[in-house]
Amino acid sequence: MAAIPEQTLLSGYQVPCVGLGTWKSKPGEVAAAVKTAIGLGYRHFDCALIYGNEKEIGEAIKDVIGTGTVKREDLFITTKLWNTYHSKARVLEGCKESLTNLGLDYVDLYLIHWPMSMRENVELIPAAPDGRADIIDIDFTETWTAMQDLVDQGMCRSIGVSNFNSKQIQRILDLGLKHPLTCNQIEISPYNSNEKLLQFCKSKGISVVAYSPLGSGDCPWRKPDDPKLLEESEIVRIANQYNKSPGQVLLRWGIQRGYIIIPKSVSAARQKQNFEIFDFELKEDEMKIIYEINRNFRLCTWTGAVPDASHSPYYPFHEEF
Ligand SMILES: NC(=O)C1=CN([C@@H]2O[C@H](COP(=O)(O)OP(=O)(O)OC[C@H]3O[C@@H](n4cnc5c(N)ncnc54)[C@H](OP(=O)(O)O)[C@@H]3O)[C@@H](O)[C@H]2O)C=CC1
Ligand SMILES: O=C1CO[C@H](CO)[C@@H](O)[C@@H]1O
Repeated sequence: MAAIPEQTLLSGYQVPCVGLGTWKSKPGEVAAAVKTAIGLGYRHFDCALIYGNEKEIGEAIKDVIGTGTVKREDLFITTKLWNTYHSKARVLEGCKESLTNLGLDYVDLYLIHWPMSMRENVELIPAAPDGRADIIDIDFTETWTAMQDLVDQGMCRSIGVSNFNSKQIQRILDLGLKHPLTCNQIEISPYNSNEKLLQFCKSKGISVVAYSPLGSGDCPWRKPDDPKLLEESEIVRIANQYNKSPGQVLLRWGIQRGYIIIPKSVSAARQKQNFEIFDFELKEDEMKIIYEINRNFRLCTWTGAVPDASHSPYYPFHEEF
């Protein structure tokens, strides 16, 4: 079996290839989920200011560190700068807010959550009078420059982006970087294989982190007739062959493609499953069959059920990749 390392390097730091997603993990359940995950061996946690649960996650981490089970340096914690914090002063504010919530001196990775900027100092998802998102024109290169200062100040060990297309990444690279752009966190599942962007990032030495790798069954803006990845017949068939669950096949497909995955679960049994994907290997023809499920389907689009943000000059999904 080809060895897939359980850890990979991200800007010189070891990062576990399977992290725990925390979006939609409610205050009241997320602390238990984080503690259970650490007990199962998870050391990588994906957070964001917008998820509204950083405080509980921080308390759970503090408790576990207090028991001596893990040390801070054993953990890889990511969080993200929200769209209403893109101006220079607000970048510092946003990072401080997340660090306070998490009770940490630094995060391992800090990401610009989206390239679009939204009106500052109002709601987190501000709507304009026409009902669309209240977009403002702060160029993400300004935001990036301020992100670099956070590394200098020791508030984050590495910085990156999320939901950026290849041209947007190239614009940042063309600035000449003081600190590397280590990561692009993007939606990847067999429904949206994102092959071209994945290859582009790899060619630039940028790690890719896949969000919604299981198809985000609990995504709040999923429509009733949206396809259900975990029920795809080929996924179920392959899973049965290996005596694995459909979720494990989806995640294994991801790590065999060479990126980091951050499945979310608040269930101990499913967290355990999602971690047990290093003891089987999908054959080339099975990888291909799964590729063929691709239909360029995204859930996080900023269109439809959420205030539309596709009029932003920095909206990433007008480009092919
Ligand atoms: N940068 C960005 O813009 C975004 C980042 N993210 C990040 O990525 C993470 C993961 O993506 P997310 O959208 O949550 O979706 P996922 O694809 O991780 O799916 C989560 C859903 O799958 C269920 N589930 C978990 N494991 C299994 C399993 N083995 N079998 C069957 N069902 C399972 C969960 O339920 P249960 O909890 O009950 O187990 C939940 O309903 C987020 O939590 C967040 O941290 C997500 C979206 C956007
Ligand atoms: O990470 C994510 C999940 O939640 C956000 C909104 O509530 C999304 O915009 C974002 O991409």
